[in-house]
Amino acid sequence: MSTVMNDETLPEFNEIWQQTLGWQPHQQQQEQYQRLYQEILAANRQINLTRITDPNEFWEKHLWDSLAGVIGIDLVNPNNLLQVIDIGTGAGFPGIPIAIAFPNWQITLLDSTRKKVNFIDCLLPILELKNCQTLNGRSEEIGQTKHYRENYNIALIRAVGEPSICAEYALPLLKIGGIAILYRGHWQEEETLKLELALKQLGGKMALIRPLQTPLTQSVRHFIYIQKIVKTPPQFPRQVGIPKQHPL
Ligand SMILES: C[S@@+](CC[C@H](N)C(=O)[O-])C[C@H]1O[C@@H](n2cnc3c(N)ncnc32)[C@H](O)[C@@H]1O
Repeated sequence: MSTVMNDETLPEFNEIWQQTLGWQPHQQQQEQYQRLYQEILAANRQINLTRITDPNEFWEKHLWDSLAGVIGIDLVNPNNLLQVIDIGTGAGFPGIPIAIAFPNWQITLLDSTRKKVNFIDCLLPILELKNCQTLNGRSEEIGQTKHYRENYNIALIRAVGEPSICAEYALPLLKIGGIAILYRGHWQEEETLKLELALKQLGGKMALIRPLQTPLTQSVRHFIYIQKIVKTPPQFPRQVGIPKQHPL
């Protein structure tokens, strides 16, 4: 059966996947990405999930960008069985594209907004994604809950706040040796210095700063990898709202 191309059809861009990340989705994964796109477009008519709706933009900003944070770096071995948390996942980014790519990772999709979590709860069975679970709550509270604290190998965090706020949300949730991945746009040397001061208090160290250019629009991206080296002191994360009001 031939595929009808319309404005709800995602490009496959297999060559670009290969050239930039040395990876490409197989047929079933392509279908899951296509379905994800359609479900988000449909739900976006009812609730505000994303302003990115153009197929090429969706591919670059939601799919490629999500995967670019975890593919091709020695710090993350895709073959390992990993416990992953996506903090402030929104409509499921970067967690859902990563869960589709790596079915042996267990991914918790955390967001404080109930209606976004409800959307993802409906989406997961449609995508037949069995390696994801949702969690509705504030990372400040989740990070102080025994069941979740120090439970994860990887914490993903995109478009949630300043780097030191992201670090305060992410580090308490990681096991020692675990990696927090901050998805950022432009990145200045001063941000590294400021983040390093916060990391001293949180038990982490900068492991890698990886600059990348997006393949379609040549936009600047930086992926910041933080390794947890010692336990995070129990006072972190601070109470709800405090990390944002008074960043470390
Ligand atoms: C700008 S959206 C980014 C969504 C997604 N990560 C992305 O890149 O498309 C920020 C999301 O973080 C969530 N959020 C903000 N602060 C949070 C917190 N302290 N704990 C959990 N979720 C939070 C919001 O509800 C929102 O869905």
